[in-house]
Amino acid sequence: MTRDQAREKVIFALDTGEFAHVQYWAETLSDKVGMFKIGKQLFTACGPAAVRMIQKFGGEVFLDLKFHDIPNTVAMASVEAARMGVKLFNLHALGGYEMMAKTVDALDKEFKGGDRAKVLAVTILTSSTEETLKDVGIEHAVPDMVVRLATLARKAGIDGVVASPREIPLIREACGSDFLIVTPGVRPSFAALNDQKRVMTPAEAVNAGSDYLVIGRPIGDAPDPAAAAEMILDEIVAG
Ligand SMILES: O=c1ccn([C@@H]2O[C@H](COP(=O)(O)O)[C@@H](O)[C@H]2O)c(=O)[nH]1
Repeated sequence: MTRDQAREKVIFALDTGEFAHVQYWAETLSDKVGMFKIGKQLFTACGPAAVRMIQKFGGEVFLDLKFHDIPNTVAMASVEAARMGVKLFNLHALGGYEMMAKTVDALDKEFKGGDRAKVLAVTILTSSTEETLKDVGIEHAVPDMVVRLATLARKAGIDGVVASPREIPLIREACGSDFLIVTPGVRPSFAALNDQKRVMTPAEAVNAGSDYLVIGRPIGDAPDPAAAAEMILDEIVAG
């Protein structure tokens, strides 16, 4: 894999509450990552202005708000997300089939089959384990739940999933090669696990078939973030 191909796969999780940081990260990492992820912290603090700031620097955005509500609310919020011109956004597969299918239907009506944001379904969070699931009354193994939710999302017309890289082979087998798999829970050899539980290294995730790797703190908390991003690209290219 070339360095450019590796760069295209890396999504930086821009987890900050400060609008001033957005421009800093866009300038520092634009030539080192392929996309910027705006999640709950930054969107709650700064709203669509954060999306526009990344776009002003020519960056693509993954809007990670993980919608989970009644079908109509999620479908309407999804249309608003897609209108911002983001490349990816997501909802929770645990919201169910009707919520996902209604969202796809609303997007198709709004964009009339034209180019639009890809919608992803979050399966089981990469910070979760079997114990986390048991605590909320789910008695299934994590990989079984991930495949079950990915299959449901595919049936509803969703474009792909968010999952741990560990589950890629099972998702590919169930959902095929044209289904996007976006993987947080990626930890390069030099980084701490933090609250992530189901992890792989960047090279392992790419070799397993991840379309995009989401990486936040290993870059953002590093003493030299640009150098950390370069080390991650080295690891992928060598991998
Ligand atoms: O299952 C999931 C879904 C989303 N995330 C998000 O990805 C990043 C990961 O950041 P790190 O600092 O690399 O751990 C973060 O914004 C999460 O909200 C996830 O980790 N797992």
